[in-house]
Amino acid sequence: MIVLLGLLIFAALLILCVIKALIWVWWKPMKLERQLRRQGIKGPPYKLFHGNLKDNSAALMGAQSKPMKLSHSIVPRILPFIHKTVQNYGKLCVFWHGVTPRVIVADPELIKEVLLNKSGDFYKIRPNPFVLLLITGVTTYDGEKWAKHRKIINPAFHLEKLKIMFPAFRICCKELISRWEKLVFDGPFEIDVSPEFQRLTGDVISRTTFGSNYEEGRRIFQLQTEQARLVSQVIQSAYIPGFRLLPTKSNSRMKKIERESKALFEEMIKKREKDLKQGECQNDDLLSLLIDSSFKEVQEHGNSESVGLTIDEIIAECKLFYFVGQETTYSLLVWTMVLLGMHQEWQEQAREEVLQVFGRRTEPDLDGLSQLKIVTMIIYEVLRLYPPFVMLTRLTHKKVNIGEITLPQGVEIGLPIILVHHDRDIWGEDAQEFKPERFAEGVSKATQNRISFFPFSWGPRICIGQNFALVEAKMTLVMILQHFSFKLSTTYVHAPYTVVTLQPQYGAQIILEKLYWVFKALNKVWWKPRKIEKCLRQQGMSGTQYKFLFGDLKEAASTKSFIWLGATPMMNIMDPELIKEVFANKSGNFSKIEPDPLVKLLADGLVNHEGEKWARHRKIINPAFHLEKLKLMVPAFYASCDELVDRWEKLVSNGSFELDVWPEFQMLTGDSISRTAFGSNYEEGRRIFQLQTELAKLIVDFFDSQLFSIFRFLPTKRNRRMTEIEREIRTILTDMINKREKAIEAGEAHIQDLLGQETTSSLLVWTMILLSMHPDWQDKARKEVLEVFGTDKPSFDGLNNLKIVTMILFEVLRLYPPVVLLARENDKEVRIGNVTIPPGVQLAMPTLLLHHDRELWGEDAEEFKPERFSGGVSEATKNQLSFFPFGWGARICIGQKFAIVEAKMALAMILQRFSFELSPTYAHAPYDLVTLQPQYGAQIILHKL
Ligand code: HEM
Repeated sequence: MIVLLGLLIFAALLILCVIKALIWVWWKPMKLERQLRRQGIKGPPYKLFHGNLKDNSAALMGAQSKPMKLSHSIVPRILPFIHKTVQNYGKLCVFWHGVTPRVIVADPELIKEVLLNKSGDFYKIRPNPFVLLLITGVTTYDGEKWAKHRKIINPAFHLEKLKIMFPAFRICCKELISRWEKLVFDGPFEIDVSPEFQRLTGDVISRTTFGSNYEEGRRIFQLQTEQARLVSQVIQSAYIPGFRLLPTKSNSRMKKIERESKALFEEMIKKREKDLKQGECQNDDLLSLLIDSSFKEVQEHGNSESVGLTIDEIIAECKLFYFVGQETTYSLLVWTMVLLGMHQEWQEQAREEVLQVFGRRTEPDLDGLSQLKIVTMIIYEVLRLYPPFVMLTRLTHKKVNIGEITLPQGVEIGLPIILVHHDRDIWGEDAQEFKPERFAEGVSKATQNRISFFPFSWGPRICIGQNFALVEAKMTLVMILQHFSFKLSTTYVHAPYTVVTLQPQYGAQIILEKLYWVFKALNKVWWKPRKIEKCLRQQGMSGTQYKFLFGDLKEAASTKSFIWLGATPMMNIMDPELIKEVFANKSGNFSKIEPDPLVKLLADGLVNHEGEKWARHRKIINPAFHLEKLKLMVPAFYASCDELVDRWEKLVSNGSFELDVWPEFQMLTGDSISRTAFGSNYEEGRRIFQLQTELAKLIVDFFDSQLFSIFRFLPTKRNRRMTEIEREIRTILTDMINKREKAIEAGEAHIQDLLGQETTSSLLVWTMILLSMHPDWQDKARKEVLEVFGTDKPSFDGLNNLKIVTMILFEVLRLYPPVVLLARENDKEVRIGNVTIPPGVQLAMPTLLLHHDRELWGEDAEEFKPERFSGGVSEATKNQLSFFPFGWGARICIGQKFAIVEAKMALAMILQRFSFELSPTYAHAPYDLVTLQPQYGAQIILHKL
């Protein structure tokens, strides 16, 4: 009886189960199918138990069994079954995902309704428990739990937090670049960028999640990577409930990994929580931001456990970041490389833009990245054609209406991103083509405000890491474009397929090549000038139009506010106030212009140094030019001048003599520098000047015959001689300095020699010419000198008392400044007055033009009138910066007093002994060769007094 009863119960249960199973596999699907069909949602008929899964797998296997040609029509390969279904049944259709209907919604209007739904009618489909080991956290929750997690995570992805994480991006990208640079060292190199980007994106997410504890974090993510591999192996086979509990080898390994990573996570999180409570946490990584945000939430809404996140929940979110953060950005980067490898013209355009914004060496910053228009267009077009997630899915949580139709509870919804992104009805006949120009005016214009482009989804559940991913991708791309050019390898096989995200099935083989100097040169002579020109014009400045390579070098001088020195724009600054701004700039924004390497041979040292190096050198040298040191040099000046006037006296022994005073003064100033700089070693110093003079001639000669200074490395006779001279000068100087153990570096002596010599001789020669042209001033000066010194040797104090002579020297310096133009270059964007000047513009302060400006000096600006300076320089200039023969500001000429004392000494001694006038053979032809010089010499007739 009992047995019978048992059998009956068993039979009843069996019948119940069978009925339930029938309802599950037959009655319910058929009912749902009818409901859907009645509303016009059609599709392939339901098949018992498997639905259309077998058809789907067969179509997928067929499509992915062979590679495809190099085209972007990838939908039939990625979603072959759904593609066919939509073709046959329209953009709202259904197929059977096992016993559950999956309604495919490929119409932007309906997609909008699903994604923008705020009442929580659509749930996420719960993934397979194995997948939950990898993809957990916020993306798998719904309803209140989702809202709570999203609220806590959101702040960690705000833009200002991205700024904090930015350095981590940079470090990882730099590592990639230097790895690649080694590979291409010997020439083009083929590389599969797929594992490279996996490593990069993994590194980025490890660093941004764990910050300084990145090494510890790395271990966790290594475990996660292994877990991902095991999970993807298991989910290849059909899912059997309870299978996870079986003690198979891979199941035990997965459990062990889970345990180990949980323990590591817990340890780190507890430490952070402790630090945070003690205010020691830096909050510069995702983990801290998450803990912090959760902590604040608890503080704000009472100490309830249900408000913040538990440790397990924080762990789940971090794991999610790792998985999505890596897989998605990796997919975006890999396809961007493939597509730019295929479409070289866009690669060029992107590089042009990158070089314009950042140049070749500047590391990208967040502001610069946001200026990249072409790169953004390219990234969007890659995301359109190759979206990392090809489909989004949802589940109706209750009966819900979309558009005209009503979907019953328990229906899956598929939003096939890739199908919509490739839809000809939406994107036009060229939908399968790579055309980044579609996005030239942004996403809304390209999509006409429809949801037809949604790689990051849309609505409340839009990707939280969208900005993170875009910044990371842009940064990587920029640095790659700055350093390499690349093309697809012939071994690359086009076979996009999906393993969670869209990936290249057989890798992404790219041939990398180091960017050659051609690009560098092109940037210099084409991209950069064009960009600067645009920027200046936008601010209303007039200027000549840049002409490739030569700029305005072949043209006559122009009155425009900027002109082109070859590929370099030069802005003339004519307003004393603005000049002051440039000179006074203490932040180091303006630097001296790097001279041609050849010119550096002649004049190196302090004038050409920048920043700290300049400050250090200037500090060492300054004391040597102090007034009391100058006093010590006076005997040396006197000795040199004495030699000169002695020589001249011999020449005029017959009463008068004509001579070209230009070489005379060059010799004099060279001589006195040798004496002051080298003291008793002055004969050796002289040798240096002979060598310098020979070198200067060779260099001028070189520039007459060669366009590029790089040719100086060719082994010609002249080039070899230049190198020999340079070496000899250095040897003599080093030797002398070593001997005297002076703290002056070799370069320093070198530059003071040349500049000191050239400028003072320029001042002296023009003074002689002007005093010859204006005998009244010559007489006044002589009178003063004789009053102060009689015929005695001029003393230092006496020289300081010469008022007329000083006025004359200032007026000569005004009309004939030895250095006619001072120039600066800005290495960063700067503002002067109302103008923003982009980096790379040369600013010219044309001393000569300002000194002759009628508006500043009056109608008689061109006349020689030393009386202007009778009340001193500030009175003459009305305290404006309109007189600056020695420069101004921190970098004012260090030898200013030296030059004036020397010139006064020479002039006083000449005036004591001779009167002079211009020879009729003198031809007035001032010209600028480093300093302002008389082109055909300065022929003067000397008369013995
Ligand atoms: C190119 C890169 C990326 C793409 C194309 C992308 C795409 C998406 C998409 C389509 C969704 C919505 C999924 C759905 O609704 O079913 C999503 C969600 C999400 N993404 Fe991304 N993602 C990217 C990068 C990232 C990164 C770098 C992170 C974090 C580091 C991230 C974190 C998340 C999170 C947490 C969610 C869940 C949001 C929620 O459910 O409220 N994503 N992503």
